[in-house]
Amino acid sequence: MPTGARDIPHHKRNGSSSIDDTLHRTVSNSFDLVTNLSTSPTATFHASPPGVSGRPSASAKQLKPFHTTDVKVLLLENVNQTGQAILKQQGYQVEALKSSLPEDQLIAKIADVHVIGIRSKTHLSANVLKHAKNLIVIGCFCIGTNQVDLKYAAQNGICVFNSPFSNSRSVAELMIGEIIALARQFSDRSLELHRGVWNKVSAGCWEVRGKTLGIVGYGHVGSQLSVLAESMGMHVIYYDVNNLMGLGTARQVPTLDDLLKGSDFVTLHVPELPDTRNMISTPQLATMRNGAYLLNASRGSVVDIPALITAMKSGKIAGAALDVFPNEPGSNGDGFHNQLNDFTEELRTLKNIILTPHIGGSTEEAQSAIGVEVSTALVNYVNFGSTLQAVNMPEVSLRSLTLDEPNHLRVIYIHKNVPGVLRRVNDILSDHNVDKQMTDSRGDVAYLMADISDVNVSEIKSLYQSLEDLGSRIRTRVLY
Ligand SMILES: NC(=O)C1=CN([C@@H]2O[C@H](COP(=O)(O)OP(=O)(O)OC[C@H]3O[C@@H](n4cnc5c(N)ncnc54)[C@H](O)[C@@H]3O)[C@@H](O)[C@H]2O)C=CC1
Ligand SMILES: O=C(O)C(=O)COP(=O)(O)O
Repeated sequence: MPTGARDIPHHKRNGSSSIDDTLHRTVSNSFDLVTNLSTSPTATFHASPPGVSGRPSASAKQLKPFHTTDVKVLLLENVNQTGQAILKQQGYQVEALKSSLPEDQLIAKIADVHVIGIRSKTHLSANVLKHAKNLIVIGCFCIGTNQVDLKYAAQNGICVFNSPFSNSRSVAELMIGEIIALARQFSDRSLELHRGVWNKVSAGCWEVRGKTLGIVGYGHVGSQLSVLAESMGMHVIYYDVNNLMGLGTARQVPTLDDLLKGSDFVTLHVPELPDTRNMISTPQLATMRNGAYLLNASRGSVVDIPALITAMKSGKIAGAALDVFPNEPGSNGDGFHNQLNDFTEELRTLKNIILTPHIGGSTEEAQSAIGVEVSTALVNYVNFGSTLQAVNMPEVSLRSLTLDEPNHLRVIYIHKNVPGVLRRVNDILSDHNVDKQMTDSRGDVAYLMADISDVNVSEIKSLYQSLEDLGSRIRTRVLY
């Protein structure tokens, strides 16, 4: 039995799914390595439970016990049960809410959590994050990370994870449905019949076969959509800031204008960036073909909605599908109707416009996969310091500690990327056996992970303090 295994609850030793197995194997191999989440210079340390690691137990004054059961997690926006279960299995204290929170409530709630999980509606600005004194990691249970101030987070030692593609297929399938629905004025006919009006028409209704789909942003969603559209006999062109290989016979065009001029349907799949704000406005709508269709499932800021309303009223644009909006409501209910934006009323009265409440990624398959992916990344970060797949930190990981490394300690040192830090850190570590070490930088932040052995429990506090005292320090964590 590995050291510490007697502390592992029975269900952790007998996980049934393969993902659980992997996670639990890792945890059980190093279960005596619990997390020190302390972030302040007066940090306290966790001593392994007496008799588990074989180390002497520490005095309560010197070392404050800190277990995975001390880890506080706040999940907002109805994170899927799969994700919640993984975090709860670790023993973390999980509070899960169905909606996002207004800023004042978010600030109050975020103050003492170590982990926060959000989706696209929760804005983790610098102003919010500066109140998050214990926060070490953010999980975006979605693709987009525009709602988080990634730079501020990195500079304050807060790692951010997302799920880069688990809902891409769901978005692409929704787009296919909407392309056909727009071409056939499907939503208008359905609404009419709901009101008892039989209105059988063919004027202005088209097959999609042989029509050209223009995809703006040929990433995970755009490229999936490309394959699906071609299989229905559509021609596909795409525009992307990067030079990307087209799938099937899809062809990249050099400019956005080329795409707009050449497409019957234009779909938007770019991230929210300064460059993509109002990417489709009056001049771009004017460049589109007469009677073309516009679909936006990226972010609300990408389309200038008043300009779209004007273009639709004039007949220039024959139909539109909007899944995303500026200032989306934070919870289900009549928030869209009550939105302060004047345009919602006008949008609701237009013909052949499909309005959906940001459901592109909202399928059982996508949410379940995202739950597993992001929660697993969070556990690997909290318990083992691994930043693999992080969106704002360098990717650093080491294999799990083994019994060959007696009295071991995993040191995580997040620091400013300035010259001379490694030498100073290694001076501090050099009293011990450094079994393995990895370091990498991303912009002005660097991440060092070192496994050291032959560490006496009485030395841990001073080792920690020495690292904290370096001027380059952003955050020190000691896992053991
Ligand atoms: N409606 C929904 O429920 C969902 C919305 N989304 C949104 O869709 C966006 C795209 O998702 P993915 O395809 O997974 O992202 P991705 O990162 O895989 O692809 C985005 C593509 O856009 C390109 N791009 C960036 N700036 C551009 C510009 N100015 N002009 C042209 N191309 C540009 C990139 O080079 C990249 O190829 C996400 O950032 C997110 O905001 C994603 C999933 C679900
Ligand atoms: O994955 C994304 O970026 C999305 O836009 C989906 O967001 P949601 O998880 O539905 O809030």
